[in-house]
Amino acid sequence: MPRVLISDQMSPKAAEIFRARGIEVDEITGLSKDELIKIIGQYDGLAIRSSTKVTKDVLAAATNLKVVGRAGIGVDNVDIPAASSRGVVVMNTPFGNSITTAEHAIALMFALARQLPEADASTQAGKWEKNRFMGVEVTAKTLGLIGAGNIGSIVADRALGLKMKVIAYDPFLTPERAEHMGVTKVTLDELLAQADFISLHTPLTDSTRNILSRENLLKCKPGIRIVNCARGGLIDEAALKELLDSGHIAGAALDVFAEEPAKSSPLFGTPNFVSTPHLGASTDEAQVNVAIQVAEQLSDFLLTGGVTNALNMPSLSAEEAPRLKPYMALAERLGSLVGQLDKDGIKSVRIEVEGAAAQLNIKPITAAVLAGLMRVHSDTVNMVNAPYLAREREIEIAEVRHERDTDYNTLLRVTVHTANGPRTVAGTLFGMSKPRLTEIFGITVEADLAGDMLYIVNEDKPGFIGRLGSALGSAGVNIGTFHLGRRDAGGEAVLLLSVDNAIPDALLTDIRALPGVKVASALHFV
Ligand SMILES: NC(=O)C1=CN([C@@H]2O[C@H](COP(=O)(O)OP(=O)(O)OC[C@H]3O[C@@H](n4cnc5c(N)ncnc54)[C@H](O)[C@@H]3O)[C@@H](O)[C@H]2O)C=CC1
Ligand SMILES: O=C(O)C(=O)COP(=O)(O)O
Repeated sequence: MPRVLISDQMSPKAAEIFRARGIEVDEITGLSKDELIKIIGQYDGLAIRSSTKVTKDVLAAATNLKVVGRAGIGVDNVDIPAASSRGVVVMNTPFGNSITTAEHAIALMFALARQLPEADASTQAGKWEKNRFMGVEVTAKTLGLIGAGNIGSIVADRALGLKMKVIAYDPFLTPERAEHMGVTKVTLDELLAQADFISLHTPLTDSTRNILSRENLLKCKPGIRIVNCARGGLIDEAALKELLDSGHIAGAALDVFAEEPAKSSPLFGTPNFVSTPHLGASTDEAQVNVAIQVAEQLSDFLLTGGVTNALNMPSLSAEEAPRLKPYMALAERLGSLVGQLDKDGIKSVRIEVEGAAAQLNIKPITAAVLAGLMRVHSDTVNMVNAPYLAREREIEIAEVRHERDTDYNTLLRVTVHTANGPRTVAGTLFGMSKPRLTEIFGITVEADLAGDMLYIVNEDKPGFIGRLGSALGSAGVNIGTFHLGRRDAGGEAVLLLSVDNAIPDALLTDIRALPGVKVASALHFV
């Protein structure tokens, strides 16, 4: 039974779902890094929010971990490259808390416009300072969105409802989408010069870190009000403090900080500064949404291999997964067959699908071919990290769907270009479920690829099979199945034998010395 650790505060719905689906679950929150490292090795899955830092060290200790699920959107607390290279899938729940976070941004915008927290504190202190708290209207003001993805577009919708003008800086926003959203796409400099309010809605990446730098803050209109419900690190907090003090910035509201938890900050106590403790996603509705989604996604992955919302692997629905499973087994075996026979300088891999296979999601098939192909280099290669390794090694990948009739109901062909030239193998599924080789390096041969096998290329001459049988027999190796193919009579023949035990090196040397043998290799399939 798979085991999952929930290491951040999460709606009880998550644990309920894991248990209902037969997954053992522990909920242990507030772990230090060392405490997490000590126990993470016991778990197949890890469900987190933003507090748990899934670092390289944590992943190195996570020897059984297959999947990390983020109940929320931002995954800057997960070292995704390290997870990918360790073959760990990372998923998030990209929509479950977007409305809630957008609403928080709007709430903070109003808090700034009408100085609500300070007015509240003053009133409750019995001061009744009616003349101190003069606000501004948002109607007809310009809201500048930095980042106009899911949350940014909901904020835009709400702001348009409030009769604001909305401009957006987002290099990936198309003019059509901007028009559809009712916003004006602008450059960052235009946004800084025009906005009365700025709200940030980008992930924290190298391109967005410090996007509101001191220099950019100075480019803003005097009297600007800034809301950050995205990530600390997008704003230079020291410059923000200085410019709030100088009055250049009229107000700032931060839900997120460069260092969290932010238990102290030079900003605390600054007039017109409002803060909340990373509450953007904290509503009953959003937390139930993300808890249910993350638990379902992790359960699907651990129980069926279904992949949803993964950041480092192609998607594969829980319905698709069982249909694709035999194809992935076939793909992996075909990849492994080529990898075991020729792993010298792989330059490119071409994956072709025909018949029923042409109707399927090809990405997981490709990942499985690459995993099989490259596992010969390292046991730790799997479907998650294989495409990354291939990219690192600059292996070119081509995927081709053929809409044509074939001799088989379904066919998968893999051509690997190595330093020795192209190597093509093909296979089908018997009964749409059992992987079966149909072609190896241009020769038709039907065989199961399973367990220990012996691959031989020899001159097609009488007497060879007898000599081979004797060599195997006298070494005590029993033949399970025997498959034969040849290019043409008297030419080159291929033999694929399944054997009951692994072929010892000494026997392989003897077989290679038999007259007519060109190639003899021991193979193993899991
Ligand atoms: N405060 C909180 O509790 C929450 C914070 N968040 C944060 O909000 C962020 C945004 O979430 P979504 O809108 O769902 O993500 P999204 O991926 O839908 O949108 C992000 C947008 O940022 C844009 N972008 C990327 N690089 C950019 C750059 N250099 N300059 C300008 N725009 C850039 C992208 O093109 C995209 O449209 C998340 O990454 C997360 O960090 C999300 C949920 C809750
Ligand atoms: O979903 C996100 O990106 C968030 O920042 C929400 O964070 P949280 O789950 O509330 O710790």
